[in-house]
Amino acid sequence: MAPAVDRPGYWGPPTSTLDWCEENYAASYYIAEFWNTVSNLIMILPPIYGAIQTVRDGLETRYLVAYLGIAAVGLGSWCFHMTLQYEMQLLDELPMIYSCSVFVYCLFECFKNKNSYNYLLLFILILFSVIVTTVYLRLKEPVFHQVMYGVLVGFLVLRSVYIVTWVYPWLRGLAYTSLGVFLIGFLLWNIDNIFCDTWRDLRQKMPPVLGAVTQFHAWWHILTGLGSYLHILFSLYTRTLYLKYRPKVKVSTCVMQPSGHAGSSSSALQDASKLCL
Ligand SMILES: CCCCCCCC/C=C\CCCCCCCC(=O)N[C@@H](CO)[C@H](O)/C=C/CCCCCCCCCCCCC
Ligand SMILES: [Zn+2]
Repeated sequence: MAPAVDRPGYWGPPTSTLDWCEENYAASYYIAEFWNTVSNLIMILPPIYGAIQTVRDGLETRYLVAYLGIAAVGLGSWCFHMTLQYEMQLLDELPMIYSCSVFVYCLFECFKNKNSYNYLLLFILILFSVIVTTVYLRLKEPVFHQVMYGVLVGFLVLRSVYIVTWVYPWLRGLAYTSLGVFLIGFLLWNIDNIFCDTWRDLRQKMPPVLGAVTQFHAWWHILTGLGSYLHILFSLYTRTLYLKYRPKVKVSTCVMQPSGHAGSSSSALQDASKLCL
């Protein structure tokens, strides 16, 4: 880090446990990290649109919660990067855990009947969120939060790979685009953290607009926002396909006709999904 480029600003010195590579209060006296703040719009506006569409199309409430979850992360992240205050950092990081838990619920419950609830999975995910929140509030260790979030993403990746390998291979493009965009974002997040000194030196020699392109934490926001949005589309698509085309097995008792009577086999053919006991 090169603290010389950080300026004092409206919200006072940072109280957060993390201070990203972007130079503080360089673009505005009121916004600590300008690019890291405005890049959150991608996590706020498209999910709000998605939420409106979900209500309009009468889709399940869990998807509405998923969209609103990303929008909540985006709003929290906006407040955090604007102020660099600890309480705002929690508004950014804790909803990441909660919304990702909602994603996990949606993707693991996509092959269940409409209006069914898996209370055990709900309990496990709520318990996980409560434990992560409690431990994180005590530890204040960002790596703990990152690992816990990574565990949830890992479950999403495994489940997505299962779905596109064994159930709906034609959704591979959407699932892998979502994963790829997310992973490129994660790569840039690491590049921003590891080579921060280099980027800061470079930016001082670059015209401001070009320098903005090297704000890789902002790119992480954009790519993870897009990846999450595509992931909800994938989850929603999987669910819709299942509800529309799931095999309907009708169990009924059939009166077996003695052989020679025409009609018994043709009626069975007319209703191929009927299962005779
Ligand atoms: C197939 C699935 C791919 C898409 C999964 C998308 C899951 C998205 C869930 C919730 C939305 C959260 C959006 C993230 C917003 C980030 C805001 C942010 O930058 N917050 C920071 C503070 O500004 C915070 O401190 C950052 C934490 C970053 C943690 C990065 C950990 C990433 C772990 C990725 C592990 C990949 C595992 C791959 C396994 C094969
Ligand atoms: Zn951020």
